[in-house]
Amino acid sequence: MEICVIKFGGTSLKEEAARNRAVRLIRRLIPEMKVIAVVSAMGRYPDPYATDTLMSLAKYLTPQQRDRLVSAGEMISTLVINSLCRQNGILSDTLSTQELGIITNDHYGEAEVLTVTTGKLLEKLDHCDCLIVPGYQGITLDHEITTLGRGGSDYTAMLLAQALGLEDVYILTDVSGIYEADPKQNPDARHWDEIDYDQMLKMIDAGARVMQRQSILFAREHQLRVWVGSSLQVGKGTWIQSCEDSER
Ligand SMILES: Nc1ncnc2c1ncn2[C@@H]1O[C@H](COP(=O)(O)OP(=O)(O)O)[C@@H](O)[C@H]1O
Ligand SMILES: N[C@@H](CC(=O)OP(=O)(O)O)C(=O)O
Repeated sequence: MEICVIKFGGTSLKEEAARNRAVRLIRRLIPEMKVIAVVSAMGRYPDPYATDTLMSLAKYLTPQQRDRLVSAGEMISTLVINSLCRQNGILSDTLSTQELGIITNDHYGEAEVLTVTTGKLLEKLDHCDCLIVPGYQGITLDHEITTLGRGGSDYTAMLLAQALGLEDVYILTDVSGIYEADPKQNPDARHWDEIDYDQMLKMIDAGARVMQRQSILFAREHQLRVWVGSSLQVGKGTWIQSCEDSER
């Protein structure tokens, strides 16, 4: 059966209504495919389990301890969404950070990925329809939790999609894709139906924090097509892909 990787950003999981919408979306996909849902920490500061909230709770930690603390936001999200899926009759399961298969070096806060293995993921996916996994994190060869840089759940989604041999990955956020400027600040900003990886990188360098830079570099290297759209309002989105794909 077809597998798809969908990432839900923190903004898409902030309120209960948003989390319910995410679960309804998963339920609609399930007859057609197995879903791997990569989740970010719920909401933004000062929401209780958001990444910046967790960071603000304890400032005198070693980098290793800080990664252990902030990675918990994604783990809480994973379990909350799993519970909501089960409540809605979806056969779902979760992966822990250790089961995720993302092995990194020990550059805490901005770890570099060494390898991705999908053995445990595929084993669990075999027994469920939707696997909920924590974004933004991996483990070192010594089993210490690391994080992949801010916005790193985008990267998690791409790493898993690539390791599974998929061509596309879906990033769900709170806006309907990529615009020439932040649509929340500029309501008249032009929407892109598609955009080249290099154009996206230029926008990120100019301050557009909609996608993590490292994830776009990875997508470009592996020619992964990235769809960005809203989980709050189904409809238009943006394909981030190579120029050749755009011309097809
Ligand atoms: N050029 C742009 N196009 C679309 N969104 C943008 C752009 N620049 C900034 N943004 C902002 O990026 C936000 C989504 O990114 P982010 O806050 O990281 O969401 P998520 O929690 O889903 O990862 C949008 O709410 C939007 O305000
Ligand atoms: N929660 C992490 C990772 C992430 O990707 O978050 P989001 O998908 O909400 O941007 C962060 O805030 O950096």
